[in-house]
Amino acid sequence: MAKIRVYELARELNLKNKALLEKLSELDIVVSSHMSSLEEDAVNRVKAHLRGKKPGAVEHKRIKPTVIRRRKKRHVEGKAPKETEPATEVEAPVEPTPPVVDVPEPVPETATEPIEETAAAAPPTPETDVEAEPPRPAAEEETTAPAPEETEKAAEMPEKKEDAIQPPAEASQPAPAPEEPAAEETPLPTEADAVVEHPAAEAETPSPSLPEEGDGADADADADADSDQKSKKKKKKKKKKKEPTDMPAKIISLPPKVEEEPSPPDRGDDKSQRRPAVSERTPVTAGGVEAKTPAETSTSEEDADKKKKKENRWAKKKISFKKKEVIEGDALYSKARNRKGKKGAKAKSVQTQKTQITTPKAIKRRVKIDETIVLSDLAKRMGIKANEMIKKLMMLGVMVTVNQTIDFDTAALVASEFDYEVEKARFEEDAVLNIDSEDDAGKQVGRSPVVTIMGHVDHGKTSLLDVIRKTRITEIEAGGITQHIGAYSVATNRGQITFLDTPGHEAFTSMRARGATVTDIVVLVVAADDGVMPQTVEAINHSRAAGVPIIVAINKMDKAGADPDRVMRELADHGLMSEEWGGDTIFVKVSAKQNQGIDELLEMILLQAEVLELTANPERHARGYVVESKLDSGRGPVATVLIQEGTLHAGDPIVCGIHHGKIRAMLNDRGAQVDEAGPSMPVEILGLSGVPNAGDEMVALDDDKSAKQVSEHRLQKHRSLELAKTSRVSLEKLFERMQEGEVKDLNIILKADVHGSIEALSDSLTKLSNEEVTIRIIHAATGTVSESDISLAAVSNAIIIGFNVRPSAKVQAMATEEHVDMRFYNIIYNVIKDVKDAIVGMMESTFEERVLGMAETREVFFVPKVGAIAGCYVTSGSIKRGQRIRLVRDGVIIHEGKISSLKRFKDDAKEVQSGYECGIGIEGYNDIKVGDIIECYYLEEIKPELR
Ligand SMILES: Nc1nc2c(ncn2[C@@H]2O[C@H](COP(=O)(O)OP(=O)(O)OP(=O)(O)O)[C@@H](O)[C@H]2O)c(=O)[nH]1
Repeated sequence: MAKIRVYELARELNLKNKALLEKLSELDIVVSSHMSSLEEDAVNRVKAHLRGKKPGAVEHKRIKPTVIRRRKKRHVEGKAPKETEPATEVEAPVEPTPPVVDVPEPVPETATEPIEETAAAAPPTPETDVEAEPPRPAAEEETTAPAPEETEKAAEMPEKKEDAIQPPAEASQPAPAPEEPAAEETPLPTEADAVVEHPAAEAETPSPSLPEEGDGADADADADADSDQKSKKKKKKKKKKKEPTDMPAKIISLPPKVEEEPSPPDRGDDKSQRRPAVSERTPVTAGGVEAKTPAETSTSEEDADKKKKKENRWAKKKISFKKKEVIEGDALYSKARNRKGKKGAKAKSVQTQKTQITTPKAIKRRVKIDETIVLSDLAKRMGIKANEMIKKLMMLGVMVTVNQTIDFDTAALVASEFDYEVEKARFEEDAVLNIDSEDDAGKQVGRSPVVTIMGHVDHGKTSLLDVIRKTRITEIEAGGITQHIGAYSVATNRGQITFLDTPGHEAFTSMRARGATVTDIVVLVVAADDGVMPQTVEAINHSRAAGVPIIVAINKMDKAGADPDRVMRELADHGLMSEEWGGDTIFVKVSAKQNQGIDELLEMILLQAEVLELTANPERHARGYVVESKLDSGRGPVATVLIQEGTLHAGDPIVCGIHHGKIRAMLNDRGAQVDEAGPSMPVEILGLSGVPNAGDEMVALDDDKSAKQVSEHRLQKHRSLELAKTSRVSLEKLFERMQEGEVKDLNIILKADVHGSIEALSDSLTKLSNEEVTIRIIHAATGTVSESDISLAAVSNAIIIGFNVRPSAKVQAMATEEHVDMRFYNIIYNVIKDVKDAIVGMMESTFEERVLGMAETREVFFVPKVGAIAGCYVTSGSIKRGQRIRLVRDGVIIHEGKISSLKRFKDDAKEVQSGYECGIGIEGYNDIKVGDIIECYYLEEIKPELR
């Protein structure tokens, strides 16, 4: 055994250092201080001494640095001298004589306090029976020892328990059987706990052992040997006393006291008034306080009061918690709705923020649209995000932006993807226009025929009409070609005939076709000296397609080479058999120049009209077609209208295409103002809101409002269609274009004096499109070139073609500034010629290879910093510096490149002819070998030609 210091021994023996030092001095063991070391024999002597004097000393065992387990070793004989062991009440009855008896405490082994209590209560008699029993080994104690925490608690508990529960009477009670104390003590801990929780009860309860337990234990050997340990205990005690309210849970667990007690009369405060309510809620735990002493009861009353208050607080808290729970979630909204004033409004606003996506009813999933609709508009009407719709359309292969227009079919397709139906919303235009509602029965009267003159170029159409009208229109036409449709009324002896003068040029095919639709009879002019020509055949076809009867006028009969039979023969080949030859087609031989056969022609026309029984109701609202329109600088939009039905009056509200207006003035074909125009009468009308297109229908209405309504609807539709035209680019088309490569477009803006010219020019120009160049008329309108046209041309890289119009100085300056190509013409042929040239210029040239000559490598030189030089002999043609070469080895092309250097001896040469030697350097290539053939060639540019 090693040396041990005094203080360590003191601790081991549970003695104070001072006491041990005194003992040591008694035993004549010299030590200087508590830090001095003791030899083993000295220690044994001390222990023997102490054992002899105090054999029942407490056994100390340090379990943890802060916990020491103390077990009393009781001795059977002799009684514990109280005066020697006042430190702990538990030790009071312990006999100072060995051996130690542990047997009477079988049950409380789990905790130290029952052992001690039992020991305290145990009478000396039974102890004698177990005297022979050996002391419990330390190991056993350790094994049966509670957990460190419990031990720690146990170390503290005895003092409190005994403070609280050991009244003086209890000590005098007869000792129970060894088992009984355990049984009796079982309920005690709870009660003790309960009392311990209340410092008041603790204070009031008389505790005989308190004085012994106090600081007066300094002299006792079994008192706290370690002062630190004691101070810690004290601190803990104080702490416990200070914070009784920190354990509300335990207080709540003891409601019986509260419930059992009636509210004391001396406590009439508000809080005590609430007691019954609270106590009612906790009746279960009654009965636990009967055994309590009056002191305990009084303390428990106070405690109960406090508990009540706490319970009230808890109750309030619970209520508040409940309230919080109630106003959560959906209940919040339902509750908020019931509230009035601000809160309700606030809650309502909160509710509105919570958007819920709902599926509309089937009836509401039906959208009415026109022919076309802007995507954003459709999305809005369906309540779907435009982006979603665009995505869906992309998946369907339609590329469209939010502001673009989609047609009805596309709209129906995309709407079906979102479970919507699309219906065509028909604006009841017909109902507004009243076209079919008017009763024509009995009001039909005969009307004059509308005749269109058709024929090949220069066969004399205008001349013939001129003769008929007795005017000379040909003289004022630029270039001698009729540029637009004219409508003229001719009065004959047998009635009026209306003539539409349609030019015979190919460019006016579409206009002729339009003319035929409003035509009753076609007069086909064929020059007697020229016979049937391509446009003649085309005119026949158009007439037939329209179901219009044809009267053939064989013109230029005065000419020497006139051969009417040939014309008749050729026409018979095209299905027009003359009456002379047994057919049903009327042939009239005329001479416009000499005014021959004109009357007969007019007679035949009227005869044909009679056969057709042309009638119309002049009493209804006027309806007709625009045959010509223009923007007159002085009069505004002017339209030549051929009335087909009804009578048009000055001042009538009308709709004409997308425009509307009120007839401000009406002029007949000779420029005279008229107040009304009946069926088959051509008139120029003024007062429209814009220039209508040739072929547009004109309808007179009852009021301006209806006219405006129809016009606006048509305008909207027109815009949508225009947008749809540009926006309908599908993925497939895009892919096609990508595969095709770059598509060149020649954008043209057409401005002309009259609409007819625009149509003719558009038709001719677009026909010039070929595989490489596409002609696009991006804008065409009547009137002069405006500033907006320049802007449009600038942004779309277009050229402007003006026909029979001139720009203002301002527009000219703007065009120069914007570098816009602006050209003006008055002859269609020139326009077409220029555009053809432009197309040719835009078409890519092709290149053809032309071989210049060949040279054979006979030697290879390597020049520093230059590379390989082929010493060659030019075998054919010539070799030119800077030209392209092809290096051929054994018939295989090894390299293609350019000549970097060409020398004759040491001089640079531009060209080396055949039969001469030269040195050839190839750009970026050195792997030249003897025997290689150098083929020199160039690429010749082949300019494109428009076929
Ligand atoms: N000898 C002779 N010449 C005629 C006759 N009719 C027309 N011409 C001439 O033929 C030429 C063409 O006449 P137009 O009336 O301009 O022919 P068009 O069919 O109107 O021609 P486009 O307007 O270009 O379609 C003119 O030089 C006329 O003088 C005729 O009966 N006899």
